[in-house]
Amino acid sequence: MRLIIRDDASAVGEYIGDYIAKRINDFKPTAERPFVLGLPTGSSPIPTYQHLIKLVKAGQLSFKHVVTFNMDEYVRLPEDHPESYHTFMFREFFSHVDIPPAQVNILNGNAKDLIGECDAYEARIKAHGGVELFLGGIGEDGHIAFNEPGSSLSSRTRIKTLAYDTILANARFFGNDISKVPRMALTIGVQTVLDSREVVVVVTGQRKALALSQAIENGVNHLWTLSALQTHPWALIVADEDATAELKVKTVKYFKSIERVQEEVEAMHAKLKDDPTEPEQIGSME
Ligand SMILES: N[C@@H]1[C@@H](O)[C@H](O)[C@@H](COP(=O)(O)O)O[C@@H]1O
Repeated sequence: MRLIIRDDASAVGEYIGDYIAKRINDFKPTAERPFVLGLPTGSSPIPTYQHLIKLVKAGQLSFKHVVTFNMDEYVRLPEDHPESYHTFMFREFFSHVDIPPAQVNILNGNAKDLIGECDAYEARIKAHGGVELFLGGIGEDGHIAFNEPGSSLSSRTRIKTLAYDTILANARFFGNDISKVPRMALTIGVQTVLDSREVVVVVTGQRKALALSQAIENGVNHLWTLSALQTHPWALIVADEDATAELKVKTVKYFKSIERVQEEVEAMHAKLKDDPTEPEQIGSME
């Protein structure tokens, strides 16, 4: 796992936006071979969405051949409710980029058969050859998607009862009225996230500091479901300085040093590539 630390939430958004854009552009997606991207809701990914929109408007990125799968959706909240994740995604992102709406996949929390809806969602991901990159956010209790503490680390898309802490945390989106926050959600499972070829998680703000330290400084634990990322071969967490408040100084220094060394290696690699007298090329470090 890699941890990248940036000064603030907007620098985190810029970093992740550029990172995703590079991955999509390098993939050279086509109609036959689209890039499959997993996406989250929440306030944390908004700077990333804003940066991606900027890149699309500048003609540096296109979502024409991108298929998306969202992480979760509330159960029995009307799709056109201002706080449904459908509304959120179109308001904050999809309406501003060139993605054909038919390529957007979001769980239907109003389906008659909710279990069938979850199973069909897993099948649809599979039919697309799996997710290339899943972008995630986390809750204050370390949940990824809506995989609340105690979720099985091998869980798949399913109905989930929300933890009281999450209901409290999300009340700010429902006029601070706890009674208006849905009690249940459909969510992809921890294993669904782990099955993606790459996972990138945005963690910003001091409210997430304890979750970040639990997820990366302690062992894999179902009480902090983000910690399952430790078992993923290609995981990246991008955090702002505030979110590192509970990390050991040693941990922060370690990850910052890794980034510095990686930059040195990449600079060396670029220099060798440009040097026609250099017979041996070192392999890519990505
Ligand atoms: N289900 C979502 C999560 O997927 C999201 O990561 C979390 C964080 O929200 P925020 O970024 O607003 O803190 O909110 C909800 O619980």
